[in-house]
Amino acid sequence: MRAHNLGLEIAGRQLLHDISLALEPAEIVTVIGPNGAGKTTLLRLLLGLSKPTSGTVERIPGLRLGYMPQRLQIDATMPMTVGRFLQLGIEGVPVEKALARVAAPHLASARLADLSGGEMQRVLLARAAARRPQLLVLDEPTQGVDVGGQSEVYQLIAQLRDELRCGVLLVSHDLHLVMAATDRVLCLNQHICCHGHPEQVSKDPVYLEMFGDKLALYTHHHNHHHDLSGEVVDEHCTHDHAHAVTPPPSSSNTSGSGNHQ
Ligand SMILES: Nc1ncnc2c1ncn2[C@@H]1O[C@H](COP(=O)(O)OP(=O)(O)OP(=O)(O)O)[C@@H](O)[C@H]1O
Repeated sequence: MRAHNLGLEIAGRQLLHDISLALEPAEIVTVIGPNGAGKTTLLRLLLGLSKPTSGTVERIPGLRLGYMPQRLQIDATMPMTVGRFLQLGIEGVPVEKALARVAAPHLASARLADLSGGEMQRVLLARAAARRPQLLVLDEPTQGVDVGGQSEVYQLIAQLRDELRCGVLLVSHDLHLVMAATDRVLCLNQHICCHGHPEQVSKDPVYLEMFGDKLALYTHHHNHHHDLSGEVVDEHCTHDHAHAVTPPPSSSNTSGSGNHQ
């Protein structure tokens, strides 16, 4: 999947602009960014659930997608079981196999409304993986999972990628947690601020500024900054957004200071 100069403006507000990226097969790419940065909005554009006001998304025709939304509202009175939920709208899903994949075989007959946060995330992941997608899109897959369980979820995602040989695009708030299980990181704040291998991004001044690593002393070479709502406020923002096309994982996609978008 590729995106070329995607932009989205709603009611006069530019939610996203100049997003160009390429997702390679069997690659895990993490989108990271503060609240309101446009992460979910970007996933929705890439999935074709909403239309950009500028730019284009290129998808392989017939691409099988698995999507795990950020949250699912469950009515506590709803009597549906996990097994039934996994089969909703997907013909012939082998429930046991789908749950074994996420190390939760015991949940088949549990009531959906009774699941803990961590169990629910596993079930949503099982459902997203059930169609054997070529691209798995996960919006904050560890939401509601305690810190101890979060790295387990990321390990599971890496195992799913290995089993299904699918690409994975996921949204996360915490780079340190996803570090071991991601090939590439895109740091988003309405546009792609920096990108690269997780170790590189974690040292990037833009990333450090965005995530408030107050202990890190650095010289800020960035040529723009964001206001409280995330808007770029420096009119002299001269960087070339066309370079936001992220190269394939094999090439050196360093995003050190001065190279961010
Ligand atoms: N349909 C819409 N109409 C108007 N504004 C919208 C719409 N969808 C999203 N927004 C706004 O766009 C901004 C980005 O929202 P989005 O949900 O993509 O952020 P996010 O990075 O996923 O945030 P979070 O980390 O809090 O989940 C928010 O300020 C949101 O209010």
